[in-house]
Amino acid sequence: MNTAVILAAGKGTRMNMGINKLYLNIKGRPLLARTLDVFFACSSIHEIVLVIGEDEEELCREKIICNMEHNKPLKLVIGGKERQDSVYNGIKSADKGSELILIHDGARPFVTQAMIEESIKEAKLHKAVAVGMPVKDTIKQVDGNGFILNTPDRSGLWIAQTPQTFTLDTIVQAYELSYREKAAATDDAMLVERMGLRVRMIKGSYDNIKITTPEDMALAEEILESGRVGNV
Ligand SMILES: Nc1ccn([C@@H]2O[C@H](COP(=O)(O)OP(=O)(O)OP(=O)(O)O)[C@@H](O)[C@H]2O)c(=O)n1
Ligand SMILES: C[C@](O)(CO)[C@H](O)COP(=O)(O)O
Repeated sequence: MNTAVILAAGKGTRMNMGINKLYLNIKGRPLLARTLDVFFACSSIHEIVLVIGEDEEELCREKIICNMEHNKPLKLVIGGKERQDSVYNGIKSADKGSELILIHDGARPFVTQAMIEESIKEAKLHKAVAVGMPVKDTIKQVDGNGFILNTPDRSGLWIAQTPQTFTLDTIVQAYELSYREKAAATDDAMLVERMGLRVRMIKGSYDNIKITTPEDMALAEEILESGRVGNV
């Protein structure tokens, strides 16, 4: 069985709306509901662990869960201070019989079933898979004084997205090690890479954006209106 850990316990600070951005509507439907729609529709996902904010259970049940058909087990878990803590809380709650754990930002509503299925297929082969896209811009590393330190060769650079998918034992080991060694990470693949394991990268989509700042809400509406994604 495969478990999806969906992250929804952030504060949405950069959205600057004073609320958790996942409960904002995009064309009349909450961002988080749109993300969950895709995982509920995917027959290769057998369990969903939804990681929510400490004081947001009532909001989540009223605004999201009560308005959704859920055709598979759904567990609500309280997140932590950092994204990493929320992921770990979610992983610990996953069914111990899970073969794969798919970790996905609730703030990425334009994930597709195809990305999920491809991630599962590749994770069965490689134990660790991240979704992403080749960068389109030149990337600069800049020092603390605002001067360019270096320009990495663009040909090998990708932006990491989610889902990021791992065998249960791989991601549990990675997280337990990260806490023992107090290793910080902005994504989950980093923690597996630091164990010296190879992580497969597969293509997601340039539409698989993380809704982070106000500009992203307008972009999300455009993506929905385009019909490219967003209809599960
Ligand atoms: N402690 C945290 C922090 C983040 N997230 C989730 O991880 C995803 C990616 O995080 P991000 O886009 O940074 O969301 P926020 O942390 O809410 O945004 P900000 O950094 O602007 O506060 C989001 O779905 C967010 O809800 C989480 O579950 N727990
Ligand atoms: C996991 C991630 O979405 C990959 O790009 C990103 O690192 C999350 O960063 P955030 O600051 O927690 O949004």
